[in-house]
Amino acid sequence: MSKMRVYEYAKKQNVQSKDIIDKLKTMNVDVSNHMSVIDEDAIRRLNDAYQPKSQKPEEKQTIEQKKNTSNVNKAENKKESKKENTMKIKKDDTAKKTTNATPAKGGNQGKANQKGGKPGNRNTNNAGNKNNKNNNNRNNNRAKTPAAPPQPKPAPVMPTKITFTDTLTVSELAKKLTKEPSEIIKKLMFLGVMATINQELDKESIELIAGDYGVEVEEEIIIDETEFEAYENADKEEDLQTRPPVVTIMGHVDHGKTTLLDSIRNTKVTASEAGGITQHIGAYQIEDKGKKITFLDTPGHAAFTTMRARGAQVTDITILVVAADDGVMPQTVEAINHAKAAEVPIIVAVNKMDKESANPDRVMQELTEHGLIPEDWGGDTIFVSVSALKGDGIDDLIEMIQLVSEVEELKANPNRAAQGTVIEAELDKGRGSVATLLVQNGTLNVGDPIVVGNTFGRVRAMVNDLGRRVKTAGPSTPVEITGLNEVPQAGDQFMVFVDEKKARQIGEARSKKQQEAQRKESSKLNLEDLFNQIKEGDIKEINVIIKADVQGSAEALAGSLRKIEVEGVKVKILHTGVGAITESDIILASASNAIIIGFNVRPDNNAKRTAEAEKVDVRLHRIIYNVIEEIESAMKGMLDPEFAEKVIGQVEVRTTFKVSKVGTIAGCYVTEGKVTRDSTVRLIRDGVVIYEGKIDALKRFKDDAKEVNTGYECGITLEKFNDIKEGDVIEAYIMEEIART
Ligand SMILES: Nc1nc2c(ncn2[C@@H]2O[C@H](COP(=O)(O)OP(=O)(O)OP(=O)(O)O)[C@@H](O)[C@H]2O)c(=O)[nH]1
Repeated sequence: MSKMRVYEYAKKQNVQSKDIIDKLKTMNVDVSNHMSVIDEDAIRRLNDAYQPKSQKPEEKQTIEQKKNTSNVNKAENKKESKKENTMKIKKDDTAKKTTNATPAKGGNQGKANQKGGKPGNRNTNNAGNKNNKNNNNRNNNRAKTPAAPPQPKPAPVMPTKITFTDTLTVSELAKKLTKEPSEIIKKLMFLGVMATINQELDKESIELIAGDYGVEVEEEIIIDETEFEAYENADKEEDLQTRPPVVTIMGHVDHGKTTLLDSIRNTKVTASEAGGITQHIGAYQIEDKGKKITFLDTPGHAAFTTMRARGAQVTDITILVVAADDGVMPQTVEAINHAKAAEVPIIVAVNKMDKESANPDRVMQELTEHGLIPEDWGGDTIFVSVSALKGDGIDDLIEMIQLVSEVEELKANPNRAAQGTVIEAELDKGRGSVATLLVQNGTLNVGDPIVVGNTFGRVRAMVNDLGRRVKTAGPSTPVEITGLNEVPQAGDQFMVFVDEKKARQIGEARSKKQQEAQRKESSKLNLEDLFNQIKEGDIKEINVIIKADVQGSAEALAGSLRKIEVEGVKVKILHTGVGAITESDIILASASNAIIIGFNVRPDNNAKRTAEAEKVDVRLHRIIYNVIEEIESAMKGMLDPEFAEKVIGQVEVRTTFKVSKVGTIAGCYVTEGKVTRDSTVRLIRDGVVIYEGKIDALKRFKDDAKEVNTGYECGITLEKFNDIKEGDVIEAYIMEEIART
C-alpha cells in the first residue's frame, strides 16, 4: 500500500472525493482537496472504515438489533447505491416515485430482507446479503428444524431507484426493474413505442417506464479520466492566494511590441537577477515592488490563436501597443478582437510618444471606434503613453498592470498538484523534449510525474526565465522542463499525477484518443487545400518552414519566396534551418498550419512518421526554381492537375516461356477487367509487389493486342524484367486525372 491522492482512493472505493475528504476530516487528517495526497496510515484507516459492514462484529449486532425495523434495508441500499457511483455525476432524476406505489414496495422490500437468505432473493446489496446469510445460518442452527419443504419463489424485490448510462435495452431495463421483458414491451406498446427485447431505449422512455412502477431514475455520466477538465477543480476559498498576472503584448507590426517587452525587462530585472543568463523560454517574470508580473513573449497572436484554438486560456491582461505616429492598423483591430473574444481586459500602450509625429489623440479617437474608450473620455479603458525606445512611461504601465490585476482578483492554490499550459515546446538535440510550461494552479516540483498534452514523463529538470535551475514553480510561473517522452504542443494542458504509472496510462490514452480524432479529421493543410482556400478567399498567408542543406540556400530560398507577388496572398516564412527535417519541424508545421520545404534534405524517420500522422505537407526539392514555381502556383491557385491511380484489371500468370532475345514471356489469363498495351503494371507475388513498370509487349497468340479482356488468354513481357513466375499476379492500372473539387 503506498500513498494515493484523494480522488484515486475515492475511485477505488467507488465514492465521491468529497466523501473521502469528509471521512478524513473526522479522522483528523488534514486534506484540502481531491488532489491531496493521503499517507499509508490514513489509507489503512479509510480501508477499515470502508470495510464491508458484516466483517465488523459491533455492526453485526446493530443490524441484528435493527432487524425488526423495515427501514434498515432501505437505508443500507441507499448507502450502497451511493457507493456505486464513482466519477459519476447525478444528472437528472426526473422520474420521481409515485406516492401510492413506493411505500408498499418499500414495505415488501423490507420484509423480503427480513426473511433474508432465501433463494431467489435478488437484493443486490452485498453487505446485506452477507448479514442475511449469517442470520439464516444462526436461525437454522438454533431451531434445528428439519429442512423446510421447498417454498414458492418470493416475488423479486423492486428497487426504489435504478441507474443507467446513456441508454438501456428493453431486457436490461426489465432486469433492473425485476420484471419480464415482455411486460416492459407491453408497457412500451401502450406508450406507442414498438420495441424489441434488444432495442435501446432513450432516456425519456426509460423514465416513463420506471416512473410507471414508481421507480426513480438516475442517469450517470461516466467521466473520462483522460479529459483534464473532468478532474474536480474546486479549490476552497481559504486555500486561494493572489497570483501574478499573465500579460500578453499585442499590436500591429512595427508598433513596438518587442521593444516594449525588452524595455520592461531591462528596467525591471533586478540587480540580483542580472547575473542569470537570460534565456528565451517564451515567457518571463519581472518583479515590481515585491509583486511579480509574468509576460508571455511568444508572438501575441500565437499566444491567442494557437492556444485559444486548443482551448487554453493563459492570458489575464492584454497590452495593446499602438504607435502614436501610425494609429490603429489592421493587426491592432485583430488584436482587439482576439482580446475581446477571450474576455481579457485591455490596457492600451500608446507607443513612440518620443516621436515628433506622435498624435495620441488620434489613437484614442480611432480606438473609440472599436469600443476602447479612455477613462478621460468617460470610458473604462486604461491608456498609458510610453516610449518603449526611451523607457518613458514604463513604470506607469507596470503600475496599471498591477492595478488591473488587483481588480481581476487573480488567485490560485499553490498547495496542490500543478496544472497549466504549454507555452512553447521543441526537440533539443541534447536534452530531448523541452517544454516551457506556465503553471496556472498548484506548484510544480522537480520529480513530479506529469502528463503534458499527449506526452508524459517525470519533471527531470526545471529552468526559469533567467536560466537558473529551480526545484519548484508556483502559480503564474513560467519554467522550462525536460523529461517528457515526446514534444507536446503549444497550448497543450498539463497536469501532475500521483505516480508515473498513472501519468503514463493517462498520457498514452490521450495520445491514442488524439490519433483517432486525427484520423477522422485529416484536414491539415496541404497545397491542394490551400489552393481551395485561396480560391474561396479564406487564406491570405501561406506559412512555410524551410530546411536546407546549407544556410545560404535556406536564406536564398526564403528571400525568393518572400518576393513572390500574388495579389492578396503572402508567404510567411515561419522558420528556416539547416539539416534534415526533424520531428520538431513537423510539430511546428502542424501547430501553425505550415508547409515544409526540404531543399536538398530529407525528413528523418521520426519526422516521416509524424508528418504522416499530423498530415503535414512536406515538399522535397533540389532546384530553387521548382520550389518557387510550386508555391507560386499554389498561391495563384494553379496547381498542376492531380492524378490518381485506377486499377483496370488483373491477370494471372499461368505459365512462362523463356525466349532468347525476348526474355521471359508470361502466358496469362485475364481474371478481372482488362489489360491494355499502355497500362502500367505491378507484378505481385504472395502479396508483395515485386516489380512495377511498363508492359513491353501484349499479344493475343502471335499478334500484338491493344487490350485483352476478362476471360481471354494473352502473352505478356515486361520492360526490363524477366523474373516472372507461374502464379504471379499482374495488376494493370492507369493514372487518371481527377477533377478538383
Ligand atoms: N522612436 C521610437 N521608435 C520605437 C519605439 N518603439 C519601437 N520603436 C522602433 O520601431 C521599430 C519596430 O519596433 P519593434 O519593437 O520591432 O516592433 P514590433 O511590434 O515588435 O514589430 P514586429 O515584431 O515586426 O511585429 C523598431 O525600429 C524600434 O526601434 C519608440 O517608443 N520610439
